[in-house]
Amino acid sequence: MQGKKIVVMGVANSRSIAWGCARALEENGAEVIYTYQNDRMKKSLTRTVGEDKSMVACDVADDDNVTKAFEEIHEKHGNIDGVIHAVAFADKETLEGGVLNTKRDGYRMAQDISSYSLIAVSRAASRIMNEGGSIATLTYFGSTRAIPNYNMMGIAKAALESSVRYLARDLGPQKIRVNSISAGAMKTLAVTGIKEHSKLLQLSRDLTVDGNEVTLEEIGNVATFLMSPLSTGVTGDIIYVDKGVHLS
Ligand SMILES: NC(=O)c1ccc[n+]([C@@H]2O[C@H](COP(=O)([O-])OP(=O)(O)OC[C@H]3O[C@@H](n4cnc5c(N)ncnc54)[C@H](O)[C@@H]3O)[C@@H](O)[C@H]2O)c1
Repeated sequence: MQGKKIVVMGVANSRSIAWGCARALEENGAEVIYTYQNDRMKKSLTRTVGEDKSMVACDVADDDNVTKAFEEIHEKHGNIDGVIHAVAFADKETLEGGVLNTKRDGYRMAQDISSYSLIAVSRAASRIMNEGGSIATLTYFGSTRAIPNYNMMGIAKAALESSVRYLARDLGPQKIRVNSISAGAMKTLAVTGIKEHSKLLQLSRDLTVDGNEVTLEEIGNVATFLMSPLSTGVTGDIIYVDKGVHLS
């Protein structure tokens, strides 16, 4: 990954999946450019990655913000080679209320931040991306199954996975690939918003092939593979990195 510049979006703290991706990328020689949602997140990002890293503000809920962020990245670093999109959000009421009670605003916000943002980010990133570039997002098994309490996020992930396939078609002629990693459940800040999340984590652990949940390193290694030229034949795909939970 020497000489490759990869934008990593979504490091909130040392438990973040994005942090697992960033570490693996850096260990393999890539230069990582971090984005953060707001000033509060910048503080925890700095605590996690250190002050010497390149960081750019990017709130994916706002199109201008996304455009500006990638323009700033281009000014500071020139063209990039990849993006890891590890961003999602649904408000507590929407997540906890069950799908039947989902309100229009809650639906809109979850889809906007967790799914539409990949489209906005792909558009802005592809303008400054070298040929052979790669975009990867994070999804979860609740997109194709009705996992207890995953609720609205499952619907947003289904839209996200479909977006991956269509974006892969749109960006194919530019030789940019778009994929997703379907990660096993792990305790992160985002997961604590899910009702009875410890049950979800336990259920997931019980369904792995060896009783151990997937690690940040394992997800980071697959993200690095997807950013690397080793995966040039893979696009529009969902790669499960969940220790076999999806086999059940
Ligand atoms: N933790 C799991 O079990 C699991 C499993 C599969 C997939 N995922 C997915 O992995 C991705 C990363 O989540 P995580 O579990 O590492 O949690 P996390 O809380 O560490 O990361 C979520 C990130 O989303 C960012 N974010 C939210 N709204 C944003 C906005 N408007 N603009 C910019 N950034 C925003 C947050 O700042 C945070 O950094 C998410 O897409 C999540 O759905 C998580």
